[in-house]
Amino acid sequence: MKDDVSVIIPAYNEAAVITATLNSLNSLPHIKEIVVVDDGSNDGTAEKAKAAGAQVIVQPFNKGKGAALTRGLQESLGEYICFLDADLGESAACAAKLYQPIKVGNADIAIAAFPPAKSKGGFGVVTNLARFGLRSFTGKEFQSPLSGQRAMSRGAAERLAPFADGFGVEVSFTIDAYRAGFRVIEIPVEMFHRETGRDWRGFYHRGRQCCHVARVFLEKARDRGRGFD
Ligand SMILES: O=c1ccn([C@@H]2O[C@H](COP(=O)(O)OP(=O)(O)O[C@H]3O[C@H](CO)[C@@H](O)[C@H](O)[C@H]3O)[C@@H](O)[C@H]2O)c(=O)[nH]1
Ligand SMILES: O=C(O)[C@H](O)COP(=O)(O)O
Repeated sequence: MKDDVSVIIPAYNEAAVITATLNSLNSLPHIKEIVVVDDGSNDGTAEKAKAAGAQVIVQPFNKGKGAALTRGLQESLGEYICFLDADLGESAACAAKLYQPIKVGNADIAIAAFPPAKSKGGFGVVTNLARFGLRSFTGKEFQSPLSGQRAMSRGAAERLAPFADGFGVEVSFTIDAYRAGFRVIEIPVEMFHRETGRDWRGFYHRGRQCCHVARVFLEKARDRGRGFD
């Protein structure tokens, strides 16, 4: 099989972990390029990503995750696309389990289902909101409704782009994928990411996520009401 997978990694102030994430991708087969989209970081993320051998694109200012993924897709060349977060560290090495089934045609979109979190981060509010909304729009129960680790063909990605703003990107993408008739599967993988804690930073982060996810559901419900579904 050809080296035709573009890995796209949005990264905002991820200097502490980006090197480990990129190093763990080096041994994987079929990767054509790794595109890190530095979303206006001020901690040297871009320099670390370059030093680890990635192609780095720098957003002029912090535009949010959805915009970073749209930019990464525009700048990438591979026939297959794999979105990964910057904070996976060594567990990024599981990414092949996501793109292999797409390359052999077993599904159109593969989403990583994570094991239960190791530490208690949030209270599950955003995850449950996302799960509930996706169930009502797609009829399907998602184990990891917010998971940004996703593989697909370039054709599928381009059909679903440009992506929703900020942290609304995953739920919007999943609903649009169902509406477009793509075969979406969740694949259990041993991936782990940084858990946000129960400090003010964690509550601020989850508050923003909650607003972004809720906004997507309201917009999609409005579309449905207007018969665009
Ligand atoms: O303004 C931003 C904020 C974050 N990121 C990147 O987006 C990814 C996910 O952000 P993170 O802060 O790790 O969010 P989490 O809450 O830990 O992530 C969960 O929830 C997000 C959606 O709310 C999903 O995008 C993630 O895949 C999922 O793991 C990381 O690579 C970030 O560097 C950006 O590119 N721009
Ligand atoms: O880490 C996450 O997946 C998000 O911050 C969601 O947090 P919550 O579902 O615990 O509110």
